[in-house]
Amino acid sequence: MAALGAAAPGQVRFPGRVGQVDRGAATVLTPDGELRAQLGPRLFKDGEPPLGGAQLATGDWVVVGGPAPHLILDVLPRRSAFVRGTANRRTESQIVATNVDTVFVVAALTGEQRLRRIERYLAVAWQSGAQPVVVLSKADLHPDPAGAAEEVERIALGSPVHTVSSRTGEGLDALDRYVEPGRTVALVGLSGVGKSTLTNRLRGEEVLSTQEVRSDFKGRHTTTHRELVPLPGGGLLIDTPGMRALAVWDAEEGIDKAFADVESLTGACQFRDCRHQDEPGCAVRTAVVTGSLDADRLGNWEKLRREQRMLELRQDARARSEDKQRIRTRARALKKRPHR
Ligand SMILES: Nc1nc2c(ncn2[C@@H]2O[C@H](COP(=O)(O)OP(=O)(O)OP(=O)(O)O)[C@@H](O)[C@H]2O)c(=O)[nH]1
Ligand SMILES: [Zn+2]
Repeated sequence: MAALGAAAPGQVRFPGRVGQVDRGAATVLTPDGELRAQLGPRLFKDGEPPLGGAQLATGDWVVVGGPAPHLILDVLPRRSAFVRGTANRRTESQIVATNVDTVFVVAALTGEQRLRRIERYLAVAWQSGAQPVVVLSKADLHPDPAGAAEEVERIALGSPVHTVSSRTGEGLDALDRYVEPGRTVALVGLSGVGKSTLTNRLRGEEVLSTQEVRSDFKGRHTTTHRELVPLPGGGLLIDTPGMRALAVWDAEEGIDKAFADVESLTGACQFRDCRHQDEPGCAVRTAVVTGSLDADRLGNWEKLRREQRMLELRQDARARSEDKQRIRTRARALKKRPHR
């Protein structure tokens, strides 16, 4: 931080972690508690480091200048970032959480299509740069959690897999190591898998029934919501609406990592441009036939890659139409020029 230059007399600089981000300001968690800070001039510069034109996000480490009114002077490089498409055009992205160490990929043991959903979320998790940990929830409702976990381990390719029950408390101790001081966790998973209930457990709150503490029509907690939640073990939990609604979006490398087994098979195909359909000498198809690769897993890999290609095409189309728009605007401006 010395590189930031000497502070003006009477000014102090200290580190903080961004919680909620609003337009032009943010809540920052500092060693002395939470405060509000305005975005400093440096953060408004488009397309330049440290933000590369992107907005400040929950989880960012920042340098705050004070005393009040506090200013966010700088943002430290991000170790990991979760990105999602914005609702409108599906070609724009938004950073929803940064500097997450561990991401709990939560899936209910009662859920259908469990393996395929976990594969999807593992791709998102790997893409972010955070370490994924699979948390199989609602173990109390499953006759054989250990057996189910083994099945998941085969597709998790080395990522830890835990079975827990927020109702009975079973298995929760094993999650402690991920929320030690200085570590940040976040949860992803479909609605209803038990993320809120697990979050309450991690916060050390007794969970009676999630329904009982909910009262608004959406079923959300009505207690004041925090994006950055300090946990009793010393770690931090990032809990934002953006994280909750996370879906696969621009995750090419994440898909490669989540399907490293399939990816390595493709290297053994006879043809370099093998589409793994009916080409001779296809190592991927052979693996399915011999039973070393599950056909559903392969199907999911193909599906995710198709989605990725569609997204890239849409992004290209958007870039082209923006170019066209620029040319048109310029042409119009030229036409309007008075003749001499
Ligand atoms: N039996 C059992 N039920 C659970 C467990 N964890 C959560 N539930 C129930 O599952 C339902 C959904 O749990 P939530 O914690 O609200 O799920 P969520 O993932 O936060 O859902 P969204 O907020 O919609 O994303 C609630 O009725 C919980 O009481 C568990 O370990 N065992
Ligand atoms: Zn092939």
